[in-house]
Amino acid sequence: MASNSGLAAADAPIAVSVRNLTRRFGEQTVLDAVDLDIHAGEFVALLGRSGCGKSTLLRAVARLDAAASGGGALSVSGQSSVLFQDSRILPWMTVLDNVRLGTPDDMDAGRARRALAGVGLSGKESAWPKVLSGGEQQRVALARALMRNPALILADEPFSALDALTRMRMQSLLLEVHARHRPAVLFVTHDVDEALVLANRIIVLDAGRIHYDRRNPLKLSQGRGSSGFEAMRREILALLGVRVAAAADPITTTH
Ligand SMILES: Nc1ncnc2c1ncn2[C@@H]1O[C@H](COP(=O)(O)OP(=O)(O)OP(=O)(O)O)[C@@H](O)[C@H]1O
Repeated sequence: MASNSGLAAADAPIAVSVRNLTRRFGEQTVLDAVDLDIHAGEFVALLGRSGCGKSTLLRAVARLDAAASGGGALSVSGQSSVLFQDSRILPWMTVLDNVRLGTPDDMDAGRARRALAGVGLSGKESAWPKVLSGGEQQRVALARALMRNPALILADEPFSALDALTRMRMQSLLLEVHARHRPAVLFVTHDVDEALVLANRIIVLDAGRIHYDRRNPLKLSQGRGSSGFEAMRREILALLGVRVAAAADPITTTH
């Protein structure tokens, strides 16, 4: 898997600043005065139990949810691009036109070709989305996201519908893209291993608040299966209500 070049320096400029963000749906408070800064180049994984508000936070940062403010403040410096679980590419446009979508002029065909080459899809420019595999469709979505030169990539479980092998390839590709372009990333996932492999920093959301916020030095020095990796994995799984007693023991949940 590609390595990622270092942790974002604490003094790197702030790409996203969230202050006192609150979101209620009726009586339910999903986000409760959340504060979060993400620095340029930082790769943040956002974990939490189902329904804890991960997507709500991501949608608020993407400004897809105008009602999410609650008197708080949100600033994002530069462009942001969003990746969803489904690629959201348009079936009636070729791969190249999907990547160019929303970009202004013909010059962008060259850039779109280069973006496609950058995600390993050279030769697929004229293909229709329906002939692409799920992983290839997500590559198109990633190429399209990169066309905006985003300072921030917001990703909501973008690989969760893919088979295990394709998923590992896409994780590797995303790390390469991150090392090349250095956007800030906020990446929602249910998968603790995925978070540990990808992210410089891991956040766990619980009861509307950030419950855990730690740097992840592991991916720089130790891989999957190392003792450091396993220890941090268990610590986060316990926060999510999953207790792993010993390597060979079955997983039990506490709720
Ligand atoms: N538009 C909406 N209207 C009413 N309730 C909503 C709306 N969007 C989200 N919610 C509620 O807010 C809570 C948080 O939802 P959200 O999708 O952010 O959770 P999540 O942590 O991303 O969950 P999952 O991991 O299952 O995808 C849930 O209880 C959900 O039902």
